[in-house]
Amino acid sequence: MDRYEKTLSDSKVVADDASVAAEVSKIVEKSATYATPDVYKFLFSSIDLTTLSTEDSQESVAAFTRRVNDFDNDYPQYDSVAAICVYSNFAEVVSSNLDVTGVDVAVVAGGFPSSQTFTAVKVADVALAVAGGANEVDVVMNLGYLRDKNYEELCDELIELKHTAKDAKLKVILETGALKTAKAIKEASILAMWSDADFIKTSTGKIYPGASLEAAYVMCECIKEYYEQTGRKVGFKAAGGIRTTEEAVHYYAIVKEVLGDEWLNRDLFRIGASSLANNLLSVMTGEEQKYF
Ligand SMILES: O=C[C@H](O)COP(=O)(O)O
Repeated sequence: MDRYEKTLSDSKVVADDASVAAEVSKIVEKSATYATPDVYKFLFSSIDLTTLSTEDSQESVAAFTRRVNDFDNDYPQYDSVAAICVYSNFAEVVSSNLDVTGVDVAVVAGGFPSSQTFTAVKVADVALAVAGGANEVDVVMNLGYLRDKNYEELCDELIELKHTAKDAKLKVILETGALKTAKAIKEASILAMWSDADFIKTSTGKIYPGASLEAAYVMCECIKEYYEQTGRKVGFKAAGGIRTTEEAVHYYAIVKEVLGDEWLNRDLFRIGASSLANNLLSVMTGEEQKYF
């Protein structure tokens, strides 16, 4: 048994699908109590405002970034989004147009969204994005290695990407919709964290299904166990298909119930979304918004 197999077999996180579904139902039942104005504002400030379109361009990404600058002037009463998230080749466009402090420059990199390319290409992509101003880098775990139980190579690659990202946060995407079972999601979560991930993230938004509450529950349980073992707090990012305020509150409830208030800040909790911000802003302002 190698060291990663031992780490996986030592975990006490419950990962049978029926138990996970039952725990999630209990949390969802009480989640309406969290649907308050303060929670909506917090959720808005936890968004990685995302554009990942084949048609993104220098001009469109610059305009997307300027909208975040405008928001700061138009809505000084609200905290802005946590980050702008774009393809790696646009890191410099965002960083050179962003005037707001406290909003991070996030990119998806490293063979996104499949992770099917050479490690050297992934490393170069991450390095170029960081040189362009990215301070957060979202990469997809190599699920081929996971499938073959090739844990050493899987982890070595992620460790190299974190080393390349330097001080930039590394968010490791598990693509939980492809993993399907709680057991596989648990394994991917643990391996990502032992590979120095700063965050573990559910999905790319490029396959169906995207994020699920069940995946979020398992991931948060793994984060909790890892914290108890190491004292290091790893963040949680829900992403992929999250559009409604109700869905966002459900993810908030999972994090609150499993990890507690210590995780409810933008350093440890994010929602990556291309279509959630306007819905939250509509609830916050009491009128329909198409701001972003
Ligand atoms: O990382 C963020 C996701 O790609 C966003 O997915 P979405 O477009 O389904 O909201």
